[in-house]
Amino acid sequence: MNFPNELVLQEQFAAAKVAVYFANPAKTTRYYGFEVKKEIFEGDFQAVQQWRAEGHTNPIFGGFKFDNQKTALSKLMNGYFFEPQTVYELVTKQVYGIKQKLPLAKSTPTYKQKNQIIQQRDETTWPNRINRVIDSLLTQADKQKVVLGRQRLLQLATEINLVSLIQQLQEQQPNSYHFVLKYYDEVFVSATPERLVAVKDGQVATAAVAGSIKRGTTPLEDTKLQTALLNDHKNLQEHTYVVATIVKKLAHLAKLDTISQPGILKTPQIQHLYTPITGNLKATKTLLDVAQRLHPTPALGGIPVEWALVIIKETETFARGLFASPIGMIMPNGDGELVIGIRSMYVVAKTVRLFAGAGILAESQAQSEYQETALKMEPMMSLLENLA
Ligand SMILES: C=C(O[C@H]1C=CC=C(C(=O)O)[C@@H]1O)C(=O)O
Repeated sequence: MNFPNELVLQEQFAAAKVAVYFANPAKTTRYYGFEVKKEIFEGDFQAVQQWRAEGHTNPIFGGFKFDNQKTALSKLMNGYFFEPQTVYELVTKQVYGIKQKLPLAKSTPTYKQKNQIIQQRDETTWPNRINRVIDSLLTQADKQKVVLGRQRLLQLATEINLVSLIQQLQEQQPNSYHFVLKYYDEVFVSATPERLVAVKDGQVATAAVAGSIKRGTTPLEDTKLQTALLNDHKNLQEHTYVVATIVKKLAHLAKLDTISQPGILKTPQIQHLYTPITGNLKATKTLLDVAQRLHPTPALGGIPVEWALVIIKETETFARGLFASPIGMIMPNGDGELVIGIRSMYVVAKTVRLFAGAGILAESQAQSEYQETALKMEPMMSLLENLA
C-alpha cells in the first residue's frame, strides 16, 4: 500500500467518526490519527497515567479538562484521550544535508462561496466582572494574578468543512501548534503558541508564554510594539510570575539549564513575552508527571493557584473544558508533547464557541484586557472567515 498523501488524510479526517490532527509550529512533524482502538473519558492525570501504563502500541492523543468543573455541553470538553487505530506521521526528511520541507497539501477549491458568520454574541459584562477582580487584587497584597477568560458564541451559515479548516490553519497560523480533535459531531480546534511540556530521551522542555501586545502593521511599528512589550512593567511582572513558578515547580523533577531573559514569540496577530525552559528530567519521571505538576501554570490559572481557581469559577460564565488545558500526544514509550488549548474554539454543527483569556493583575485596565482577549480570538475568527 502506498503512503497516502496529506490531502487524502485530510479527507479521511473529515469522514472519520473520531480523528485527530496535531502539528508542531514548524509543521515539520504532522500527525493524523483515525478511529478508536481504546479511549478514556474524563480522565484526570492519575487515571490517564494508569490507563496508559496498561500499554498501548500507538501514540495517544487528547486533552484533560481544565479543572474539576464539568460542562453539560459535551463528552469531548470534559476531557478525552484516545489511542487511534491508525496514526500517520508526516516528518520533514533530512536528505543528505539538505532539509526537505514537507509540502503542505492543497485541494483545488470547488466551492464558490465562503462560509458566513451569521450571528455573534460576546460577553459584554466581562469588563465589569474584571473590575471587581481588580478591586480585590488592589486590596489583597498576597493575591497577585488571575487569568480570566470569556467566550464568543457564533452561528455559521453552514457546517464547517474540515479539509478546508486544516488547510487554512496551515496557511494562516505558521508559528503555532495545531490541534484538531474530532469526536462525532464535536470538534475542538486550537492554534496555540504555548507548549506545556515536551519530553524526549530524558530531556524536558517547557516555556513561559505570558505578556502580550498586538502586531504592528509595518515592520517599524511592529518593532516599536515589541520594544514596548519588553519594557512594560505590567507585562514583565505577569511574565516573571510564570517563569518563577515553573522553575520552582520543576525543581524536584528536573535539573534545569540556565534561564535567559524573556524574548519574543510572534504569531500573525499577537506577540508574547517568551522564555524557553529546558533541562534533564530525573529518571523515573515522565511527561505526565511534569504536566500534572505544572498545570495550571500562572499563564492560565494564577497566583496563588487555589485562590485563582476559585476566582475563575466565580467570575467566568462557563466551565473551561479543553480551553486552557493540556492537550496533545503521548508516545508508547512515555515521551511526547502537551500544549495548552488556547486560541481555540469548540464546534458542534453550525454553533461555535471561541475562547480567550488574559492575565489580570492589580494594575490591569479591564477595557484593555477585553481588547487583548478579542485579539486572541482573531486566529479562530480569521480561520472561520476564510473557510470554504
Ligand atoms: C489565556 C490566554 O493566554 C495566556 C497565554 C499567553 C499570554 C497570556 C497573556 O498575556 O495574558 C495568557 O496568560 C489565551 O490566549 O486565551
